[in-house]
Amino acid sequence: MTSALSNTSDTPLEIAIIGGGVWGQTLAELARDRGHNVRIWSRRGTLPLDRALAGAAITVSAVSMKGVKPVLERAIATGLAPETILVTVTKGLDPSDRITPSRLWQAAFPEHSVVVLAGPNLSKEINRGLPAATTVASTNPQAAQFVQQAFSSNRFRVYTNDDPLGVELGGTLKNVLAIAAGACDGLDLGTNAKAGLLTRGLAEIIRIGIHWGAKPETFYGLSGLGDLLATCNSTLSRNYQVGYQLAQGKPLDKILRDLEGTAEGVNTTQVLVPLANEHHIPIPICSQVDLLLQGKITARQAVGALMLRDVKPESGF
Ligand SMILES: NC(=O)C1=CN([C@@H]2O[C@H](COP(=O)(O)OP(=O)(O)OC[C@H]3O[C@@H](n4cnc5c(N)ncnc54)[C@H](OP(=O)(O)O)[C@@H]3O)[C@@H](O)[C@H]2O)C=CC1
Ligand SMILES: O=C(CO)COP(=O)(O)O
Repeated sequence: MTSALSNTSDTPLEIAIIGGGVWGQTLAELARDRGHNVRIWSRRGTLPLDRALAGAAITVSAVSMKGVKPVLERAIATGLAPETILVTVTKGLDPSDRITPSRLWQAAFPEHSVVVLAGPNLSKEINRGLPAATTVASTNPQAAQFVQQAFSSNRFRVYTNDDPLGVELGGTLKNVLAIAAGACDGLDLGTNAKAGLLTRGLAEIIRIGIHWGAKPETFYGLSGLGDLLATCNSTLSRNYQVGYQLAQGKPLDKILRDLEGTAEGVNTTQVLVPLANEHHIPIPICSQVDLLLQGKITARQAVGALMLRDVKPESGF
């Protein structure tokens, strides 16, 4: 394994961040706070990719889902530092391969360790210096521990986990429910409705996760329940904002035009729902979000459809 793994937590590291969006910038600030040397590559910037990637102990991909394949192709052409650990923080599903970003990175760089970083991490709160916790997950425990050491600080508490798929799916799928939660609040349906929605929504996430081979218990951790609570209860969440505005009758294209940054839940829903249908995995809440995003129903009609489904036992996924 890499010699970089022997670094102690106090040794400054070279860290490359691909993507200069709000999350990439925030992670850069957290890393600089820990004394590391950080280089951010953005397609809009002047730093060439080869200079950003050269000699990096950690390379973080912080682009939105639509940027993953383009930057991955550039990274293949440029070549990664042989010892770098790849960290992916994108919360999305690839529309054509219908897999998570870590799988795309691992397929492109089979010799490198890939770590998924996800948790309840609204960047605007972290930028204000407020404390947050997150999870780093990998099939290589040493790589996860190395990233944990590199990013842990008094404002960012980092846990390790050995279920990267579960961690990545938790962070990705909660965005669909954040749209539903925003719609719930946009209709002013109250606390009981929101609690019911999120609890049954978590059951849908776990159902999908189990089908894909993730560990069910991962979804009760920071990247699952934790991120669900943060995103579905915060007006800072872009996905929540999409749902809230849809419930108020604003058209999706106008919402997305006016939105500051990316709402990954829109693409994730479009990829997830047909996939779940093909595999006969029932995800009624996500399916209603899909119809809402397509403009086929109103938020109020979605509520009616969910409330009047056939009654069933609560237990089991
Ligand atoms: N913001 C947050 O609080 C958190 C976000 N995330 C996840 O991190 C990811 C990034 O989020 P965030 O930074 O907020 O999003 P932003 O919309 O702020 O930034 C998106 C980033 O992706 C880049 N990008 C998009 N398309 C391409 C492309 N074709 N080629 C190269 N780069 C591209 C953008 O580059 P450019 O600047 O040049 O347009 C930009 O750097 C998302 O998957 C999000 O779900 C995870 C945790 C927290
Ligand atoms: O994933 C996030 C917080 O953990 C950010 O949520 P949004 O993308 O909905 O803003």
